[in-house]
Amino acid sequence: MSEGKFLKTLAGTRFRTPPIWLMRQAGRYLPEYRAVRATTRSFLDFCYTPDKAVEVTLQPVRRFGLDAAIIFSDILVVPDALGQKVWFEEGEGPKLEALTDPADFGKLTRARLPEKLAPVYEAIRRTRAELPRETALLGFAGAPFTLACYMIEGSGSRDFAKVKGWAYRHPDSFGLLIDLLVDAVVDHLVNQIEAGADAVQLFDSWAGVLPEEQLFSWSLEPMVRIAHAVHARHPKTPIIAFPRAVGPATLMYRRSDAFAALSIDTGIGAHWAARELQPHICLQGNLDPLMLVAGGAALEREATRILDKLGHGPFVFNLGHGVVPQTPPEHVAQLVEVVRNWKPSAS
Ligand SMILES: Cc1c2[nH]c(c1CCC(=O)O)Cc1[nH]c(c(CCC(=O)O)c1C)Cc1[nH]c(c(CCC(=O)O)c1C)Cc1[nH]c(c(C)c1CCC(=O)O)C2
Repeated sequence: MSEGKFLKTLAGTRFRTPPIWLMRQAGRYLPEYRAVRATTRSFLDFCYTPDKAVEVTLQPVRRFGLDAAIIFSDILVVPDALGQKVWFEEGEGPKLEALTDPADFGKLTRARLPEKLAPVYEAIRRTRAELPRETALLGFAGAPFTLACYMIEGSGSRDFAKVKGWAYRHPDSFGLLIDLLVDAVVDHLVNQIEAGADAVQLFDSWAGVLPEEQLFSWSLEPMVRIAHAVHARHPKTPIIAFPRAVGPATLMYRRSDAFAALSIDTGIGAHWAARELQPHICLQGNLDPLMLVAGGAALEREATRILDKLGHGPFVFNLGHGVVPQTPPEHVAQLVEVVRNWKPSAS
């Protein structure tokens, strides 16, 4: 069990400077990641090889001394474990054998999830044993709506026409898929916590494509149900929600009965967030990943601006979305230094 700055911040303790970790901190921008990645062709096989998953999870912590590690895996291991065909094409991102008919749901089952995802839990067990005590280990899952997007579109999408067509025309049948995903995500998060994850994050990367009413039904409500079910088993484990690109509707997610923190994307103004969200809930975010690519004075100025607005309240420094492959690793080291050397003003 980690007792460091990250977990204490989520529990309400304030430090002179906030803890920092970065979404997608393990990845192609690191030469040591590319070296391990090159030893396995299939990305899912790579995720399911504990030795390799442990190694790449630890790499950014070793290099930058971050306050948290996130287990190396992917949100699409859940559809894979439910029995849907998932593969990754070089340079094209994820592909799935798309669900085209409600009858397709019948083929999906949670029965084999624990054995199928056992390598992920094994990697968590081993990573926790190797990490310094003060470094937290995060587990994660995709939120049901984002998983449903990939499962129905069969890949990433520009317009989400298939998933929206289904959800708007046949909300009852879409609800059954969401219910199945709520249960599968609860299983996966509980298993990760029992393997040693200190906290978990729910990624709703595509929440921002939904109108308000559907955002409530298909994003917020399933995430709250997941949080309550996980807390019924593990009441003390913090859950971070990341409803990406939902703008002012982020107000709906400041639910401290469910989430320990809200991860905010770059589109959320830090000033607004400090006033409207932070008095209710710990925030995490929200540096533009492209600022990390730019580096130098621009990076220092923008990171300091975010710290000046949000660093006085409960806050975890992070990006607004994941680290991109073209990021120079030295800029991550620079960012960690800027955050650790930040001087809070008296206000
Ligand atoms: C939507 C989503 C996915 N995966 C994830 C999300 C939610 C966050 C977000 O919005 O980005 C989450 C994810 N994916 C990965 C992690 C590992 C942990 C970490 O953050 O360091 C995490 C937390 C590894 C990965 N997952 C993937 C890679 C790159 C593949 C490789 O290294 O060969 C990594 C490091 C593949 C992946 N996986 C996914 C996509 C769209 C892609 C292709 C895009 C790309 O290539 O960058 C689905």
